[in-house]
Amino acid sequence: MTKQSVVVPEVAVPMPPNSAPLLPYPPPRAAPGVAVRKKYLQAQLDLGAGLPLINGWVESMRASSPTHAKAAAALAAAGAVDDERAAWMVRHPSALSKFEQIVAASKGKKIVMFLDYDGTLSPIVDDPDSAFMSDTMRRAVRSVAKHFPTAIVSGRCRDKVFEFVKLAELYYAGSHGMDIKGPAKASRHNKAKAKGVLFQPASEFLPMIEQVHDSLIERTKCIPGAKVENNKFCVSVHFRCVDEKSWSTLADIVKAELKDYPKLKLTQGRMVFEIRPTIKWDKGKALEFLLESLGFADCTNVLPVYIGDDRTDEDAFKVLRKRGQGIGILVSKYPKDTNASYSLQEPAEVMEFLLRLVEWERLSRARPKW
Ligand SMILES: O=P(O)(O)OC[C@H]1O[C@H](O[C@H]2O[C@H](CO)[C@@H](O)[C@H](O)[C@H]2O)[C@H](O)[C@@H](O)[C@@H]1O
Repeated sequence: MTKQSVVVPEVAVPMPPNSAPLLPYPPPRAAPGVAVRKKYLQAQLDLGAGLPLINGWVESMRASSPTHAKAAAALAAAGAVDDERAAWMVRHPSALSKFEQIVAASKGKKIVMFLDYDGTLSPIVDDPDSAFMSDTMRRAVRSVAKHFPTAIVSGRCRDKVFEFVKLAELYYAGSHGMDIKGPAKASRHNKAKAKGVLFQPASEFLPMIEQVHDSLIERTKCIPGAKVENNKFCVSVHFRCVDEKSWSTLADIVKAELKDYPKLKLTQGRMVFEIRPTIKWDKGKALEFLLESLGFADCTNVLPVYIGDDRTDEDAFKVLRKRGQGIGILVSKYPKDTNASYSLQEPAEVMEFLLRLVEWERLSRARPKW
């Protein structure tokens, strides 16, 4: 495979050793700084920072005592965050400002679009059951799917994400890619082979996941605000609405539950613990599987574009880097180590990017080919 189709911004992006967020550690402490520290902690957890932070940072926040000097340090750290962000934007420029560069890379290639759901197509909200997508976003995704094969790749249960998106012409990969299904409705991209696709590499884990889900519902009842979500091949335990004093207790409950299940592993997303089978399957593998199903297995004339906001999306960004092919776009307002090349700040920018892509494709079709 040629490496020519890899798309990176003009400035080389170093491969990060891991996906730890970049906000300063430890967070600033103290009086006026308490709000700042709280914001950092929230941002870190929202970015899906690792489990040790839950135990370490919560304790350090509690231990902080207000002093004048510490408040000054907090404000200085806030300035450092701005510098950090500017430097990060150079390495991961906005996909909107580099739009021409991105579409130039697609010359002679078929764009295949991969979209994460929460935090990418819908804004993050407190109640996971109310993470609705706007009608305007739905129209944008529908238009994109008219021009390019399009897949939704989500940590959610496939049926649930379909209920939100409601577009039958798309591919859906639910449960972090462990539940893949082709479009229910024909479109000009659906080859018969791809349309019939259904792949569930973790089916043997279904009973185990059910058990863990039921047990965690019981065990977390004592923690107000905790929410356990059954995502079919994985379980999410949300702590967004849990008082921070109880975060460690909740983490301990989840870890204790997993002691009985060595074939399950624990990862962390945006204010959520994710329990998943230990199989080597993730959003990156799902992306490769879908490209293959679409007939682009070893092709150089394809340009996968993946847009996502969460740590689990990093698996897909990594695959694009490894293939030397495609465009990874991270949705984030904060600097964060990522394998994506470009960034967008929030779902509203994702929509703008999708609409621009549709318009560009429409115009390039209309353009005479001499
Ligand atoms: O892969 P995704 O589509 O991004 O799904 C990842 C998780 O998204 C949902 O949780 C997140 O969004 C919620 C609604 O905005 C928010 O309340 C929560 O704090 C976020 O973590 C979903 O509920 C999870 O099951 C998914 O695993």
